[in-house]
Amino acid sequence: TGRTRPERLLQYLQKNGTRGDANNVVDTIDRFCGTVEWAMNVGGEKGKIVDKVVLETNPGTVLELGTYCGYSAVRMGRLLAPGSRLITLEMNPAYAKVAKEVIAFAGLDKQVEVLVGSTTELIPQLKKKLDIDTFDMIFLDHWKQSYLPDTKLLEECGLLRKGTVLLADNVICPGTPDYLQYVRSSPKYLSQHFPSVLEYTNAPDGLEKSVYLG
Ligand SMILES: O=C(NCc1cccc(CNc2ccc3[nH]ncc3c2)c1)c1cc(-c2ccc(F)cc2)cc(O)c1O
Ligand SMILES: [Mg+2]
Repeated sequence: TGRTRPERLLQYLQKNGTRGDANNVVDTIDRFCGTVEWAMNVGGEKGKIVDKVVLETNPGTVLELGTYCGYSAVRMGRLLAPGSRLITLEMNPAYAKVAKEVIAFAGLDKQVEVLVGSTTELIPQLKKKLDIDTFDMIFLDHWKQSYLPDTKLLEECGLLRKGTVLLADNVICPGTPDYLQYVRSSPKYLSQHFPSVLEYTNAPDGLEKSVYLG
């Protein structure tokens, strides 16, 4: 009876998943998307690269742009040290509602906070709203044409520090050409490409990791 794909994904999780087990939540969502219906989660292949970057960075504060159903928030949140925080921005209220339930199901509602609104509206408010000065890591996964303007907004709002890691999904498919050109040519970033595949398919995609040099 789930009218939307996110609702069907949540129902599948509630029926087939193990409450409080974040690893099981990741695997259960991947099984839904691999066997029932495709959804735009970062997925298992690119997800392994996200895991590696999170474990190497060991971030105390993470900002995610684009929550969708909360898959990547759970994937990253499950690897954070106690006391670390992940803030995720979602402008679609229906997505945010499902994501909050997925995150709570995984038992991560203390570490992960979903804010409903657009990046342009919320990013300038983050310092005031949260007692966070800068972020250790940013995960970009929202509208692809917003990656570049929002990266510049994050710079302007002083939310990046020397060493902040930006990790961007879908830089090949659907593609973020202007963002790639910027982070690869700007002296303010050190970029590295991780080739992979589009979630639940064998189409080429990739992640771009860019360290802010200040
Ligand atoms: O487009 C994508 N994701 C972004 C997105 C898309 C729709 C709605 C939202 C609503 N959320 C939202 C929006 C704007 C916002 N501003 N501030 C917060 C905020 C939040 C977000 C995407 C597409 C594909 C894909 C599709 C089809 C295909 F064939 C190949 C690949 C694969 C992905 O992994 C993707 O990530
Ligand atoms: Mg994506």
